[in-house]
Amino acid sequence: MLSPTPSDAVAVPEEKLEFVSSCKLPMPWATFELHAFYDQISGKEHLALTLGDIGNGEPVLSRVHSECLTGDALFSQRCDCGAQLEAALKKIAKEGRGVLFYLRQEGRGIGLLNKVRAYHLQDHGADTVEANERLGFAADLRRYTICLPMLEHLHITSLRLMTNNPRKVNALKESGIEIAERIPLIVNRNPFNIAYLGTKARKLGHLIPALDKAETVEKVPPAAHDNE
Ligand SMILES: Nc1nc2c(ncn2[C@@H]2O[C@H](COP(=O)(O)OP(=O)(O)OP(=O)(O)O)[C@@H](O)[C@H]2O)c(=O)[nH]1
Ligand SMILES: [Zn+2]
Repeated sequence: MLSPTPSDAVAVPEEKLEFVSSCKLPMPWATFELHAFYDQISGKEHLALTLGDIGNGEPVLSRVHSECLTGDALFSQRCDCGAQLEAALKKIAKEGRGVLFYLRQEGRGIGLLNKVRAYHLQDHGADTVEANERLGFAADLRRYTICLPMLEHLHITSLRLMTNNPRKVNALKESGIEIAERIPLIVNRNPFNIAYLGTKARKLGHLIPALDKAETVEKVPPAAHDNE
């Protein structure tokens, strides 16, 4: 298990992940290696997709992606998740080296059914943070320490992380992981998610440049109900 440096005051929760197996996964852009892990605490399965020589000590181009079934698998335009997943995999394939962690913490950790409940509230005017709070959840319940045993298994010590979320960067740093670089991942800005992205920038601190504030009052345009 990677541990924080002695100067870090933050307590890092102990994660219990068991490596299960790995296999080749041919994708449209490259053939990745898929590594499967079982999370003994949550009972979830987490995945790491790797390409190239990632264990040689050089910082690794990486994406820590939280599950979004609606965006990743069902093409939802409410968020930017599916486009970020594809863009990250393409970037890794282009470099020929990198890792994508696919963490099964759907809906920022509240689960798929509660995310649909939150979307229902958003259809009726709440923003993404208010909806979580009305359901009795914090805005973001994710744990990035899940990555620690996977990083150790893969012999990765330093990341070039593709994200717009400074909380993710800080949480990983506080876990003792070196973040050599943050690489912005700005994709799929569309009429259905522009306000949602605005809320992420205003309330969750995401670094999403050049959002027009006037457009970013979160309301799903009526057509989104037909389209999703
Ligand atoms: N509760 C809730 N979860 C959402 C909503 N929209 C997306 N998600 C979940 O949010 C997670 C993705 O987090 P984001 O906040 O979009 O982005 P991030 O991973 O923090 O930051 P990036 O690295 O820049 O993508 C996934 O688990 C999605 O299922 C929403 O409106 N409500
Ligand atoms: Zn999403």
